[in-house]
Amino acid sequence: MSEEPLLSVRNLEKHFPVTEGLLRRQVDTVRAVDGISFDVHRGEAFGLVGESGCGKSTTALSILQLEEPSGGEVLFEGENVAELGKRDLRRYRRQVQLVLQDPESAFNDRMSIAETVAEPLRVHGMTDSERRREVVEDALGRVGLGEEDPDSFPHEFSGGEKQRIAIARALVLNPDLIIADEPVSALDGRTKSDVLSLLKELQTEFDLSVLLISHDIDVVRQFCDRVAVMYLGSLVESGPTAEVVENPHHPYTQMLLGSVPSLDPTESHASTDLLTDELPDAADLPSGCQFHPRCPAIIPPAEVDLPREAWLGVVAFRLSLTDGYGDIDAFRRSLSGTGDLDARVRETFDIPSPLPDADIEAAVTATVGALDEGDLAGAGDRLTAATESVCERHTPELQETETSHPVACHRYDDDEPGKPETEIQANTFAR
Ligand SMILES: Nc1ncnc2c1ncn2[C@@H]1O[C@H](COP(=O)(O)OP(=O)(O)OP(=O)(O)O)[C@@H](O)[C@H]1O
Repeated sequence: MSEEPLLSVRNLEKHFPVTEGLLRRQVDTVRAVDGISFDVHRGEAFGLVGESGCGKSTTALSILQLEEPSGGEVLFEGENVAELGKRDLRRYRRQVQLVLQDPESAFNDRMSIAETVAEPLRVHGMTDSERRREVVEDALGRVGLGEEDPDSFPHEFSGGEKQRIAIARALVLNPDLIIADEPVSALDGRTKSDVLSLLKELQTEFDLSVLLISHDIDVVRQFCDRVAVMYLGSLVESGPTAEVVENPHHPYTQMLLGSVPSLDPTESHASTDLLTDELPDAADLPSGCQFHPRCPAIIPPAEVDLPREAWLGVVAFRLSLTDGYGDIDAFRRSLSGTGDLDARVRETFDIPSPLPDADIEAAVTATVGALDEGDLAGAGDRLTAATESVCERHTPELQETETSHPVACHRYDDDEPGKPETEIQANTFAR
């Protein structure tokens, strides 16, 4: 691996305005990419993984300058791509090719596959049609379609074959970097692994770098040397893929791994014991660690003395008050069980009665009292005062620890005052 990265993404930001009304007044901002940094080296396969909506595609488009970044820099071979003149930008767009999940978006039904694959050559100035044909036939052969008639049309091909055609099209310009955005997520089982193996072969043969974007950590695990895990516009963990996958630190990474179905059908699927499955609104991101409203490892204040399950029950109760319901009736309707309000709250959120920590017990009782009086906001505030976590107050930085790859989680923050005395199990999810 060479010293200078081929691609260097530095504090990249892309924010979209949310507008309203005829005058398109800006009412909010979606921080789709919110200050991420990573390098891709020559010949390396680098993975960007995260749930749908976390900003992966916007990152790809911003790298290619197809979206104008709101902040930060993209350096390619050491050059800031935002400062490239027209001609250098064309060269850059030859060197970096995009392969998308849906290859058909790049195809025109009226163009044969030879024309489809040749198009970038034509656009980039190869005027000799015979030469173009040679390059196209060579590229189709390399992606395993050498036997096919180059004059047939894309609709005559299967999904996997179309993705091969898209890869051939990306290859003809002899790129240094391929950005593959969900290249196999529309494909099933066998075809998926065939296309991944093909990409791997081509990567090795041409010493290509690949930035592979996927929601599926298993795809990244198979393909990438290094990985960065993205959540709501930020990176939460990064490192060599084997290390991150074997020893995931961030509860979000653990969740992604937990959601990979086991290859052994006799093993039960891992549970992902999240506080909630809901992804927050991208225009209204949580404070502190953005994963905290879902995180089963959320850190209690040092003075809270509760067993883990009871602590999580209290947190889930509070978050449901502050984030979940517009009015008290909606909150009441959401509760399960029978009996008075206190009993229903405790049953719904699995909060023992009484809690072993007298202060938290008093806070829960007072909160239920406020709810009984119809004061939803006051109830939320009361419980927040007693249970607010460091994870809500401070945004953790992505930083290397003495013993591990970089992770943005307060549980790995040595001088964090809110860090509990007892070590919380690093791997929260069963795998
Ligand atoms: N042009 C746009 N205007 C406003 N918001 C946008 C725009 N493009 C993306 N977003 C928002 O930015 C966030 C990140 O979207 P993005 O498509 O980058 O995520 P992703 O991780 O690639 O997900 P997916 O795989 O579903 O595309 C989402 O909340 C999305 O709604």
